[in-house]
Amino acid sequence: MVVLSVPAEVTVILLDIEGTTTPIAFVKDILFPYIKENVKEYLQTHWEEEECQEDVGLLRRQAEEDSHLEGAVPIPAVSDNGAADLQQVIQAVVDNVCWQMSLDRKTTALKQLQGHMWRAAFTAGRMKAEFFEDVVPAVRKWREAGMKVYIYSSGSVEAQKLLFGHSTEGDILELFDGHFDTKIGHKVESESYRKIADSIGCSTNNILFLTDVTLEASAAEEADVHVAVVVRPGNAGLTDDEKTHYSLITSFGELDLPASP
Ligand SMILES: CSCCC(=O)C(=O)COP(=O)(O)O
Ligand SMILES: [Mg+2]
Repeated sequence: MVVLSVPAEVTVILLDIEGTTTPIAFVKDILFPYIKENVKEYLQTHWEEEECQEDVGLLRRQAEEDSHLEGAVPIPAVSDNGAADLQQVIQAVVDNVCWQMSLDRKTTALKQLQGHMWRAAFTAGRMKAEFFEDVVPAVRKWREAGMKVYIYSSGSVEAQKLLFGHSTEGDILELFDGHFDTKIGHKVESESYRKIADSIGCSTNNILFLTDVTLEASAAEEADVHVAVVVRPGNAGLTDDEKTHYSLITSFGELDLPASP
C-alpha cells in the first residue's frame, strides 16, 4: 500500500464529500434525481412556508445575478393575478433549478433548497448516505490520534448533517468537529480556506484538505493548506501534470499520521 506521511504540523483534516467520502454516483444517481423528480411538488406543497419563500427569494436573487449567462432562467415575482400566475412562477423556479443542476452549479441558493428537500427523504429513512468503506474506520482512527476532523462541501451544512446523520453506517455526525459550506466562500477560492482556518482557530498550514477536485486543491494550496487529491472509482481523470504535482491517495487508510509527541 502506498503511504502518504502527514506533516507533523497538521492537526486538522478537512474533508470534501462528493468524490472523497462519498461516491459521485450516489450524488448523481440518487441525490440529484430526487430533486429533479420532486421539486415541482415540493414547491406546490411548501410554497406558503417561510423557509420555502426564503429559498425562492435566494434563487430569484441568484437568477438576477445569472441573467447574463446563456440559458439562464429568470424567476418573476408573483403578481396579483392569482393562481394561474403562481403556477407560472413555480414553473420558472423548477426550470431555474433544473438549469442550474444541468450545469452542476454550486450556488448557495440551489444548495439551500436541495438541503431542505432532502430532509424529508433522509428523516423518513427513504434515503441513506453512502461512504467509501475506508472512510469511517479512518476518521475514527484520526480522532483517536487527536486530529480534529471537519467537512467542507458545496452541499449546505444542513444537507451535510442529514447525510452524516442518516447513512448506511448509522448516525456518524459525532465523528466531525464541524461543517463548512459555500456560505464561508466557494471551494475554488483560496480566501475560503483562510476563513476556515480562522474559524477553527488554527493556521492554514495546520490543515490537510482531501478533495477529488484539483481546482479546489489548488485554491487550498495557494492558502498554504496541505492537500491530497483523492482518486476514487467514478471520479474525473487527472492530467499527467496533476498526477505529478499532487499527492494522490485512493483510500483514507493510506494516510500515515505523525506519531504523537
Ligand atoms: C450533502 S452534500 C450533497 C452533494 C452536493 O450537493 C454537492 O454539491 C457536493 O459537492 P462537494 O463539494 O462535496 O464535492
Ligand atoms: Mg468533491
